[in-house]
Amino acid sequence: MTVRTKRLSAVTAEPSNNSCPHLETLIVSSCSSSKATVNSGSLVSSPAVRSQPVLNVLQKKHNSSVTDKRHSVKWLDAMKAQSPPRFHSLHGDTPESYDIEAAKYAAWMKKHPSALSIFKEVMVEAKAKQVVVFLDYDGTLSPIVEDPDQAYMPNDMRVIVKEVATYFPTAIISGRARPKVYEFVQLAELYYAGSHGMDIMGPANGTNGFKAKGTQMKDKMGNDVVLFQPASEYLPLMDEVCKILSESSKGIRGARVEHNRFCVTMHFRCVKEESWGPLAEKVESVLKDYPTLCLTHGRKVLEIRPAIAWDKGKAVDFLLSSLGLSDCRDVFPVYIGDDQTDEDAFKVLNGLNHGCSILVTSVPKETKASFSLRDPCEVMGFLHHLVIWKEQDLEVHTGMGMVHHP
Ligand SMILES: O=P(O)(O)OC[C@H]1O[C@H](O[C@H]2O[C@H](CO)[C@@H](O)[C@H](O)[C@H]2O)[C@H](O)[C@@H](O)[C@@H]1O
Repeated sequence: MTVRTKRLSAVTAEPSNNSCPHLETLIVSSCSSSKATVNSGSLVSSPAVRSQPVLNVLQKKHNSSVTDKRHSVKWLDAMKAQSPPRFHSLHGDTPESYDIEAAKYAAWMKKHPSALSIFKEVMVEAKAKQVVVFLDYDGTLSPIVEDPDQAYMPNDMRVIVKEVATYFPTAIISGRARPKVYEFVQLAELYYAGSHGMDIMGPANGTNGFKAKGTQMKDKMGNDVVLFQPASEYLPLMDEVCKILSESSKGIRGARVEHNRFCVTMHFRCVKEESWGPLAEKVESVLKDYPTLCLTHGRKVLEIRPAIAWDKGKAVDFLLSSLGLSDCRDVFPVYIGDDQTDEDAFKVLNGLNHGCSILVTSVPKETKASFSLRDPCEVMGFLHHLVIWKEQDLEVHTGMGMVHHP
């Protein structure tokens, strides 16, 4: 089994699935600033990005209701596409329908084999390379639940992630606000990229010997850390949008707004499907007054975020570079995620010579990931295998060293 090696441009901005249809010009001009930031590869805010007049640009109004309607329909489609029916309910609950869905999943698995069942083949490429582990949070380390505040990570997952971090530089890359992810994970030895990579913090001196470049500071607990926030100027704007969105969605039962610091998330998991369209329209109508922001989508969420060319893929690139690990011949990044926003990271991994991109899903999905895992339970299994693999590797090397080089 060979790990996918397809070359893609990791740094130059390719249009993402999560595009902002009415903001192309702004995105293109933001791209060059972000590109410079990525190349600098250090955990300090880029003056190029900071100097963008993001808050003062023309607040563009849209007069065309036809365009607005088309956008809302587009987002309604996205909402439906991101919410595949449960496995058993696709064609009813009969044994035949179950067989049909099982066959579809089996066919999909041929293209995206289980990273757990072919672990050894996957890791052949990692031999003698520095493995770096990137983990999404919701749906990857914690099961999806209705209440976002209750998305706890099981303790045995925490134990295994901690072990992983003792052997490999490890980062959590989440759409959540960074402090919130930290509250759930509670491991100081990891790097955390919150708000889809727009808020990166990590230990100044990694436990496994890696040091992220950048300006050091102290976190709330007094630890030495490094920080990178490419969209820091957007904070007041995000606060404003969060308030407006909370107000405008009050009439839609089940809708819930979460302030994720550099993004604002509109949850519709508890909204009846007939209200998804009106909700998408409300989000769109708030967004149209903020031309420096854009809309993306995830698992039963719509998200408003700064329209800068920065995403989870850029965060991966940035962290690798900042840790001095961007020479892809010696590095084997592993990225595990379950959501649409993780596709940007899969794309970056596919652009490297070696790497392992894994989508967590129990239903067939269009993805750029090479491999799959069914659920957080399997993620835990995979991480466990990774630890054992490293321990065996260390053991073999010590043993062989003694035999062949006395
Ligand atoms: O990048 P992630 O760490 O996967 O964060 C993406 C979003 O995750 C959370 O929402 C998702 O999980 C919730 C709890 O299980 C679930 O209720 C929701 O439907 C999922 O989309 C988080 O609450 C969002 O803010 C993140 O953007």
